[in-house]
Amino acid sequence: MKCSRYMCMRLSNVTCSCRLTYTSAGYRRWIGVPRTGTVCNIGNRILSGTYFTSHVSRMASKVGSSSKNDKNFTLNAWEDTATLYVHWPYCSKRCTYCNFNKYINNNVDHRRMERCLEKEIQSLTKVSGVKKIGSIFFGGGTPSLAQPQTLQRVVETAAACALLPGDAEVSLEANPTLLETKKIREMKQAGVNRLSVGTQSFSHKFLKLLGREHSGEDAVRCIEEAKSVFPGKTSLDLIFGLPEQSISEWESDLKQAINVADNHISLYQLTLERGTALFKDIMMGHYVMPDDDVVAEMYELAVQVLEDAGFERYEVSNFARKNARSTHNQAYWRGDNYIGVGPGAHGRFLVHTKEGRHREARIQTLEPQPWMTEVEKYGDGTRKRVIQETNDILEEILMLGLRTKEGISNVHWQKFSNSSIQDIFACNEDVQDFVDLGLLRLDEESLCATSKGLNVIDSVLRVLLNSLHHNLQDQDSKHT
Ligand SMILES: C[S@@+](CC[C@H](N)C(=O)[O-])C[C@H]1O[C@@H](n2cnc3c(N)ncnc32)[C@H](O)[C@@H]1O
Ligand SMILES: C[S@@+](CC[C@H](N)C(=O)[O-])C[C@H]1O[C@@H](n2cnc3c(N)ncnc32)[C@H](O)[C@@H]1O
Ligand code: SF4
Repeated sequence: MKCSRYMCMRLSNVTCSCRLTYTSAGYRRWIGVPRTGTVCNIGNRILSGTYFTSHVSRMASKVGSSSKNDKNFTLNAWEDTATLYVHWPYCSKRCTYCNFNKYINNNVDHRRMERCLEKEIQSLTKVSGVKKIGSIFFGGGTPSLAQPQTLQRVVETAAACALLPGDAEVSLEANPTLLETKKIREMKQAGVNRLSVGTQSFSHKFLKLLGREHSGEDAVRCIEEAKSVFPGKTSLDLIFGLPEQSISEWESDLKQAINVADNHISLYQLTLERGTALFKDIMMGHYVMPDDDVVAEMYELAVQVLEDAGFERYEVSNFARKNARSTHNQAYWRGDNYIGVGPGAHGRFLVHTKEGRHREARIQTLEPQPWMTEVEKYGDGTRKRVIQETNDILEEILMLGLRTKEGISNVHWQKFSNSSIQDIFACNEDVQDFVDLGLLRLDEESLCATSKGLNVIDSVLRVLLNSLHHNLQDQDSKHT
C-alpha cells in the first residue's frame, strides 16, 4: 500500500536520449517529448511547429481551446484554473527516512527566496494563462520554517496574478516542534487557513527511530494549538509499517491520534528510500521491517478504527469527517492543473503556443541556489518540461483517480478522451475479473474501487495501467 504522496511523475520514464536546447523564445532548456520516436526527429518537428499542430489540435479539441483572448472565457473553465503548490526546500534536520527534496541550511536567505517565489509565480501564471487559483499548498521540506512575511508575500502575489477566491484553501505543513507551534497564529495572519501537522507517531521509540525533532507531547501541543487557530481545518500525518512496529503499537498511535485529531488524518505507509539513513540501517540488519501481511493488517485496522470514529476514507491515504477533505490534494487526484513553484516543485498545466495550448508536466530545478539564480535570470527555474500526450494524462487520471472513494467519472474521463470509460474498460478481462472479485465497480457513470478494492489498489492499478496503456496504443495505431 504505497501512499499517494508521490505524484506519479511521467517525466521519469520519458526516454529522451538527448537534451535539446532551444533558442526560440520560451524554450530555454531541455524539453522532453513522450516515449515514442526518437527525440531528434520529434524535436525538429517541435521546432518547426508541425508537431504541435497535430498534437495541440487533438489536445485543444479535448481540453478546450480557450486562448487568452477567448471571448467565452469563463472563470471556472478547467483549462484556466489551477491550484498553486509552493515548495519550501529547507529543514532544520534530516529525518532518517525521508527523501523528499529538502536541504539543511540554518542560514537561509529568506528575502531572496521570497523574491524568487514571487517572481516564479508571476512567470508561471503568465505562461500558463491561468486566471483562477483554486487553492495554495505550502509543502516541503518544512514550510513552517519559512517566515510569515514570506507566506504572506506568496499569497498576495497569487492574488495579484489570478483570481484567488476569498475562501480558497491555503494549506501549510508544519513540523510540531515548539518553535513552529509558536508561529501558528502568525501563519494565520499571513493567510494560511489549513494546517497539516507532521506528527508521524506519538511514541518516543518511533520518533527517535525516524529522527524527528519533536516528542509525542510536542505533537499533541501543536495539534491543540492548530485546532484553536484553524478549527475544523487541522490535519495530522501518521506513518505506519515502521521497523519493529507491532500491530498493538500502531493501534496505540491510532487511538492517540483520534483522541487529539480535528477532522482530517493522513496515513502514510513507510516507503524505504534508497540513500536514507534508515535504508542503510535496514540493510545492515540494525532493524527489521514488518512483513507485508502485518502492514496490510495495520492498514485495514486503521480503516476500521478511523471509520468507527466517523472518518470517511476519501482517498487511500486520506480520511476526513465533517467534510474536511483537502481541496488541494483532491485537485491532484482529479488530474486538474497545478502550478508548482520553488525548488523541485512539480507542475501540470496548459501552456499557450501560437497554435493553441498543450499541457506540460514540469519539474523546477531541485537545488535552491541554482533555482534562485535561474529565477533571477530567466523568471522561472524550470528544469524539465514534457509535453503531455493525451494518453499520459489518461494514465495519470487512472493512477490517481482510482485511489479515491469516488473513482473516475465518465464525464471527467471524456474531458480528455473520445472513448468513454465503458468503451475502454467494459470488455477488459482484467477489469471483469476485478469486478467479479468485488474489487471494482464499473457502470455508465464511473469506474471506482470498492472498499475492499481500495485495500489492494496498488495491485489492481498495476494491472489496469498496463491494459490501458496497450488499449490506447492499439487505438493510436488504428488512427495512424
Ligand atoms: C515530506 S514531509 C513535509 C512536511 C514536514 N516536513 C513533515 O515532516 O511533516 C510530508 C509527509 O511526507 C511523509 N513522508 C516523508 N518521507 C516518507 C517516507 N519515506 N515514507 C512515507 N511517508 C513519508 C511524512 O509522513 C510527512 O508527514
Ligand atoms: C505527502 S503530502 C502531505 C499532505 C498532507 N497530509 C495534507 O493533507 O495536507 C505533501 C508533500 O508532498 C510533496 N508534494 C505535494 N505536491 C507537490 C508538488 N506539486 N511538487 C512537489 N512536491 C509535492 C511535498 O513534499 C509535500 O510536503
Ligand atoms: S520528513 Fe519533513 S522534516 Fe523530515 S526531512 Fe523530510 S521534509 Fe524534512
